[in-house]
Amino acid sequence: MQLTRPAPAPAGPTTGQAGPAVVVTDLRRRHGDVEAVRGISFEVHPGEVFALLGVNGAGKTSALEVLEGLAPAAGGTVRVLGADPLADRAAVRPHLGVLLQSSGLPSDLTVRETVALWAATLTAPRSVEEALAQVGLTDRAGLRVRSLSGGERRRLDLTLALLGSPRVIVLDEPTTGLDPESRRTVWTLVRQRVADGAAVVLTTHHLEEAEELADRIAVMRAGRIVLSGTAAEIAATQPATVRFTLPAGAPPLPDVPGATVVSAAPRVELHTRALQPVLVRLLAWADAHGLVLGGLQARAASLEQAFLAVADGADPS
Ligand SMILES: Nc1ncnc2c1ncn2[C@@H]1O[C@H](COP(=O)(O)OP(=O)(O)OP(=O)(O)O)[C@@H](O)[C@H]1O
Repeated sequence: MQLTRPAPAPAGPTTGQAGPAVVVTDLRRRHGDVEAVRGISFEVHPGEVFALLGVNGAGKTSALEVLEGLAPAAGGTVRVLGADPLADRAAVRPHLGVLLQSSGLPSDLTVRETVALWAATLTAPRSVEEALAQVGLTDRAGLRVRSLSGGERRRLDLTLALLGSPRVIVLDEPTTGLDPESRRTVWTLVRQRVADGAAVVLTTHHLEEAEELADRIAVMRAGRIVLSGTAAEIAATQPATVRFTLPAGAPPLPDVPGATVVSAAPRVELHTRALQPVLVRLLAWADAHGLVLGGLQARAASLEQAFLAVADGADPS
């Protein structure tokens, strides 16, 4: 059998859609003495959304800034479309849409002027009017940026990030401060870009946003990724919960293999990683004794439970 070496990575952004659009390998980032990112790795493919979750200070923005070409890595490598976003910034920039956590837009320009000015810097911008309509800012187009509400400003930021139809989109807390309707507008816009083949990396503190948008999720804690997978895979790291109330005079609960009793009769709570066999055993026992398990609930763990179990606390190492 003949072994072949993989082809060397191209120096500039690759044009094809094969392979990952973003490759982060053992990335480290420092702010002086603070080691904000301590060796994280992940890949994002075209047509995929990857969400970085973590409590305040976990290192999400510090990692994204390296992807955005705004800061050097202290170790490891980041490749966006096969190129280094800092060293090859001029080549990567036209294909990269960035939404920073807080933007610094000139407040004296109108919304339309701002979008038009930004469009003038792009190789193939979308139409200004169409872009404003998509985020519901058409009737605000003549207002100065400083007059916009926080949510309107965020939607303007997103318009600018998506204006050049970028192949890689980095969104740092895209919907913070948005009302539920505006949040859904943002989700729709992101999904459209993903359907067109864009790769998206985002951070969010809204777990339902990660569940709605992300194909894969990584939870960061103290600069490291401590959990990753689909929302369902991450949720499945925690046990399911079974709750019910036993009627007065019921016999003692039987031993249920695979279940831990967290709260005893009469208001019983069990935790289990084998929900179906535990339910079968419980219901058979209740049936045999002619018992009704009052208010019976069986619930798989949520992404939020898994997040809360791992996200907080000090450096896990
Ligand atoms: N310019 C800086 N100088 C010194 N320390 C910094 C700087 N920027 C960030 N840090 C520190 O690096 C760590 C990671 O911060 P970072 O902003 O990346 O976290 P985050 O996960 O994005 O948090 P948040 O959810 O609050 O945005 C924190 O301890 C923070 O205080």
